[in-house]
Amino acid sequence: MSDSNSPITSEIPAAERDLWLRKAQTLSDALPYMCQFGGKRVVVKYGGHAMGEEALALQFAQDIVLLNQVGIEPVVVHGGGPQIKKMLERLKIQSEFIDGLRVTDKATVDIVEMVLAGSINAEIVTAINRSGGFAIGLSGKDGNLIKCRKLARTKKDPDSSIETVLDLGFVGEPVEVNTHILKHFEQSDIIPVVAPIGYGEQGETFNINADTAAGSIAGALQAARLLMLTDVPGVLDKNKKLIPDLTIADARRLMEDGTISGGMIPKIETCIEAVEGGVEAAVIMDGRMPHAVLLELFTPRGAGTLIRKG
Ligand SMILES: Nc1ncnc2c1ncn2[C@@H]1O[C@H](COP(=O)(O)OP(=O)(O)O)[C@@H](O)[C@H]1O
Ligand SMILES: CC(=O)N[C@@H](CCC(=O)OP(=O)(O)O)C(=O)O
Repeated sequence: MSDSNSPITSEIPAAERDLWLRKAQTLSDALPYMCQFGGKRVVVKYGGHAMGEEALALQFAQDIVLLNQVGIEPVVVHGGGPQIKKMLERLKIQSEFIDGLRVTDKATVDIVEMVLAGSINAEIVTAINRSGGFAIGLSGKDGNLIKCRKLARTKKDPDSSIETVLDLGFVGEPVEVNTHILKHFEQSDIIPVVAPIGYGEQGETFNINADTAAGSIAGALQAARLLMLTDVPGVLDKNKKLIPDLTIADARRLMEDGTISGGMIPKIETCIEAVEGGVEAAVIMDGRMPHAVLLELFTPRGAGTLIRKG
């Protein structure tokens, strides 16, 4: 393959030629993975913390376009927690969290929808389109994509065992994902970018945790992968070392012994639910790493923690 005496390569300085050949080899090495995922659906959850500087956001967008170009069906579901926080602070609206979920009153849900379905969604769509793709922005209201009911949470008092119902306001729990609109874009160059906003029976607007929304969409699409882009390398063990693979049973054990805590718990629960619901595997990975999505899908080592059934 690397005939250094060929008329094309003999003219080129050796270092440059080796670099070209390495690039060509990298592309060639990706071929089996492109064949593996070609025609399959990959849902990418792009978290608010993973949306770093502009250069990184453009790189993410290019990676998504590349997936589409090689025949994979990517669906981007984005978050925006830090961006909502900033806007609420600017408007002097207080916000509190229960179990990692934002308590969402009417004024807050209007802001959440504006930030998620408005500015962030448009930014991601623009980045993908600047990278040569054809992205289309949707919220869970479009095409009846995500029907919700009000999320019911209870809290048990450890002393009295009395359960109290917590009111999180307009926080939605997906009850039905209608994939009609997403399937409509398959086998085309159109890339759906979904904001985690849902609709209710009475026409209400619901704020959905973005991990939950991505998991529900991945399950409904029976995706080959659910990629959760966050701001840690993946699931870390007690010594802060990355765990590359987990079965559902392993993940449950790590939650029980406290290795997995805080914001990682709902993430893992979403992955478990998605995998139990028919998604081949879910991956928790660092979205701030350049080309994280390509590394995960097109290299033998992958990029983060891969969770599969057993
Ligand atoms: N075992 C673990 N491995 C990695 N992260 C963990 C673990 N246990 C708890 N965490 C916490 O989970 C956080 C990721 O969840 P979260 O902040 O909700 O992410 P996002 O905002 O991207 O949805 C990490 O920043 C880390 O503090
Ligand atoms: C109910 C609920 O908490 N909704 C989230 C939606 C955004 C989100 O989940 O964004 P990240 O993925 O960036 O955290 C919120 O209001 O912050």
